[in-house]
Amino acid sequence: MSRKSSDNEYNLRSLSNLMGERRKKVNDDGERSLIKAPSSSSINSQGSTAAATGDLERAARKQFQQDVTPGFVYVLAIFSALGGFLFGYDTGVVSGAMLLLKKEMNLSALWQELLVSSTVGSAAVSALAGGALNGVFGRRVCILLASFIFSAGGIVLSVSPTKEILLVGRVVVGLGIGIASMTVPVYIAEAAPPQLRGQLVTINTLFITGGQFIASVIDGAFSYLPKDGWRYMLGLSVVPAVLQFLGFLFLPESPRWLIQKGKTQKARRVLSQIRGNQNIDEEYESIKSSIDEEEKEAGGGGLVIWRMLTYAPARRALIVGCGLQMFQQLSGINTVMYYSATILQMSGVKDDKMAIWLSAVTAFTNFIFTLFGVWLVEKVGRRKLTLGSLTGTSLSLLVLAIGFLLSAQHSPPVILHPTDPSTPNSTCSQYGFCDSCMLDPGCGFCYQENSSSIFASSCVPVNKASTEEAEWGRCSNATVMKEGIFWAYNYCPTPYSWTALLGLILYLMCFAPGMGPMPWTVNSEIYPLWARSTGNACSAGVNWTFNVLVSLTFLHVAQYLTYYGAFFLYSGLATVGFLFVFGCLPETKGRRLEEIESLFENQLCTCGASDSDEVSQDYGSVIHREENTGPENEIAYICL
Ligand SMILES: O[C@H]1[C@H](O)[C@@H](O)[C@H](O)[C@@H](O)[C@H]1O
Repeated sequence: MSRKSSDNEYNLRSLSNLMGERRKKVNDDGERSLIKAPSSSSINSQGSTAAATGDLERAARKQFQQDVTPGFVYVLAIFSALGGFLFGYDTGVVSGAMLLLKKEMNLSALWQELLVSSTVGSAAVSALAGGALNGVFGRRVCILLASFIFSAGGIVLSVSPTKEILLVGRVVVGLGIGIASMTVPVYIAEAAPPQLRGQLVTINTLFITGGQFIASVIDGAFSYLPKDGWRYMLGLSVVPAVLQFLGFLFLPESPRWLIQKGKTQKARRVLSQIRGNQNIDEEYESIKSSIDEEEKEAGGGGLVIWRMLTYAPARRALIVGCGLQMFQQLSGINTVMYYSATILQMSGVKDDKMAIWLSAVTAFTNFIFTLFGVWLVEKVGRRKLTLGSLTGTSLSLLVLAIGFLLSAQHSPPVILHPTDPSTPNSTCSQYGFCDSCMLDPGCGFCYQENSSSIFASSCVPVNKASTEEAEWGRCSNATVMKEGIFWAYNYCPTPYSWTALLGLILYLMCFAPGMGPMPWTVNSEIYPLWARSTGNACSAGVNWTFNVLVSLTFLHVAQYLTYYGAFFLYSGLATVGFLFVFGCLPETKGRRLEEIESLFENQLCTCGASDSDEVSQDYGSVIHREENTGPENEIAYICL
């Protein structure tokens, strides 16, 4: 045997022993045995063996994770994430349902807007209220409440005889979404072991985007029903809601919440149930002493939000958490999710059904790429994932903007300028190009097309009862549209429609693994326990408020700034988001929840990358940071 291979074998054996010892220590002492990490010089001296031992280390780590992670925590995460699924389903399903509803119930534009945004608006209110509910009744009761509300809302929606009752149903469903959106990530984070926390919380966002995707498929499928298709679309959410309710009757309360409420015996029982047959003494003691410590540091009584604002680390965490949620929405995700069919039409996709199915493709892209987020979050960490995602998001928004700019520059001219006495005040006939005609909600572009060119085009008023036809003339219902005559409402025929589809797909590929899930994941872990419910309530409230703002203003912003202007704006906002994250978001990967507060002890915007980055990459296992250990405040890394 050559010297090199025998060296390697020796190293493999010693590593395997080391991992074996670590495992043994875990089994003897409980999950969080503390072992000092090697210094960086010893890391370097072992560097040459790193490649050879990489596989073994990975295998040992995997084995180790299996040892310390009983399946129960996955069951718990999946049942909780059904709340995310309902969040995604109920926000996603409405666009397809609206296409049918507006015809069957003869809804005005105002009613359509009300039915879409009432859910998001009531989610904002209930997310804020969810903070107090979580603090008083606990995570489990809040999730049970949310699934009960989802079921009730689904039933109201599916049997609704009038638009007013529909509105009530949409508000009720929103109340459920708000509570679920702030509770589920916290519950999962509090139950998960540190090395899996990011992944398990990110699964919740995977379920959100999964819900949006399933909703778009259900929309597509039921859009072929001649009547009442919307009742199935809106009502089907009852199934996962009832499933979650039943599941949670058997799932436990968060052990951290129980400790905080002084229910220590119960907390111990729950912790051992979640951790399987491991010894939980050390984890229990450490959570308990950190909670007592935190409470002392932040000062006892008073309103939690006030204590947060006056206690610097909690205040900084709140700024980071709310900022992340704000930039998530300002990057324009929901203009893309709620309006993808419209955006595709605006970019020139003619057929209605085609646009619905293409928007299912965009929802699918969002879902699949969130899966990458689940995979990457514990590998590259929250910070790098968010920064990478924001860079791509901002660039792909530029692609979208440039696509729309090209379409606008090559917008076909309006050739005919007919007028009709039935619409004397219409401004439509004044427009010289399709682009400006399309931006006026009262007008549409009517044109003739042969294989190579557009001719005999006009800009005419839209039929107020149905945007699918003109008020009068060649493109109205009155005259049967002849072969080769087209009605374009909200879009212009253009050879550049592919750039919009490309931009949308690129955008979702970049947004979904990072900016989609990370704001939820990071928020579930950055607050100390006494501030966790309130912190998550505030940041979820910010998310929903900006969601309403951005999605409600999108069509108006597009009208004032044009579509390319709107996407340039979102791209700029994503860039500002990048700077914010670069300056303010520390890495939380691998740390216990109770240690994360220390990351916010520094001045905000100087925290930058985490001290643990290097070590956590080299050792990949759980890294802990001990508080000041030496006279020079040197930081000691401790890993399992
Ligand atoms: O994280 C989610 C996800 O990215 C969804 O696709 C989006 O609709 C939500 O607004 C967002 O909070």
